Amino acid sequence: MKISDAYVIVTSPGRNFVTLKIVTESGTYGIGDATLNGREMAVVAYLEEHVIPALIGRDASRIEDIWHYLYRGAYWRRGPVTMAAVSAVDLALWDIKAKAAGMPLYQLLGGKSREQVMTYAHCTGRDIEGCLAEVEKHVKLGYRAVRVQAGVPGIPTIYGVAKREGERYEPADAELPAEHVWSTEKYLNHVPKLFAAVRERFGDELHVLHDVHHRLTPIEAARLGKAVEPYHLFWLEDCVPAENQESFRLIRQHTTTPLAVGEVFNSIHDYRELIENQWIDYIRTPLSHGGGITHMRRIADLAGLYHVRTGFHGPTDLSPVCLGAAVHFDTWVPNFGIQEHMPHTPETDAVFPHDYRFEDGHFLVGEAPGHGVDIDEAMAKQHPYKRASLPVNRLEDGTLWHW
Ligand SMILES: O=C(O)C(=O)C[C@H](O)[C@H](O)CO
Ligand SMILES: [Mg+2]
Repeated sequence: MKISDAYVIVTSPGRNFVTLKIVTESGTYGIGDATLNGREMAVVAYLEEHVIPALIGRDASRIEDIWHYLYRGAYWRRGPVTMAAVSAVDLALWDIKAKAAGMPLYQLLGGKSREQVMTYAHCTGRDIEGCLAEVEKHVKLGYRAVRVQAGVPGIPTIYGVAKREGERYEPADAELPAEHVWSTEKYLNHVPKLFAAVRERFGDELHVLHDVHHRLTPIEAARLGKAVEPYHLFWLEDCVPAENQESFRLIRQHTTTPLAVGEVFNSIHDYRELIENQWIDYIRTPLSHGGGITHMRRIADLAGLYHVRTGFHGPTDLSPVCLGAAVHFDTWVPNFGIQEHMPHTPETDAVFPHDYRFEDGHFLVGEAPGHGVDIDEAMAKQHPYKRASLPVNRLEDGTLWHW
């Protein structure tokens, strides 16, 4: 199982994706997702200059040793660029191991804990009515859970809401960062009305989620959590920037609204206090940023001890490779909560043939050996990389804020 070749494929079928392919002497290969939205080429350089040369000749079956070689061995631990690269290697190696065993990945992890994986859809509107129309559409498609985001009067652009009604929302929408404006007071005064309208129109059973996208201070997040308790959200996501894990102590003291966090985390150490103090309810880190299967299952196991469940990030800026591996992980992991589902474009799906299926609001895992996702390299070449950046936020007085 010696690694004989490894290379990076950058493609942009509607948006940028970075894929690592690792080939063994026997010809069995595996692929991993190394996409880091808006910072793609930094991961490409990391892989090409520092990781790939050190992989050639290693035994692909020694996943654990290679993980620690790349993590501890780099001396410079953690960080999104390093961990995206480590994750891509890890996902490709698990793909190879499962293919060599002739098993779908979920079998290698320990087998099925469930038959299907509940997902949540993005429902966004320029105003509350527009958002309700999207919820209606997604409920008809079979979704049991929806993330609702609506425009706020007086704020011209807002996270999660497409520029024009009916258009797909892609945050990295300009070559250099677009500048958005943010007003906490306008948002806090408006957003509870959205949940009230959703509950009034759709009743109590639908799971309702919301992403604050890191914009509040702890006391503001506590105010929001309390205000929305009557609408019993499934979760409130990223209500504060989470570098300071202690922030969640304050929020938790004030509200019973469940809290999700971690789409920008990449290590168990980002979570340790949050989980051990039971300040959060869901972990969000995707496999392609959190060190792959090897590290994410350690985080999920720690979380399980404290009744914390998984709710993996699943926007379009993670490739179908990450999503496919996530469907296997979600099918196995005992403390599964929910999986985010933001459908890829048909062009993306064509570049990445896959065997996971979506039916009636759920993902169904495939039975092909490995994680079940491949890349059509010839088609990938037809979509060259285009620089794209995430926006920045400024308060109304011009102060740079969290986006
Ligand atoms: O899907 C979500 O919850 C997000 O917050 C999506 C992020 O804005 C996106 O992945 C940034 O690249
Ligand atoms: Mg989010």
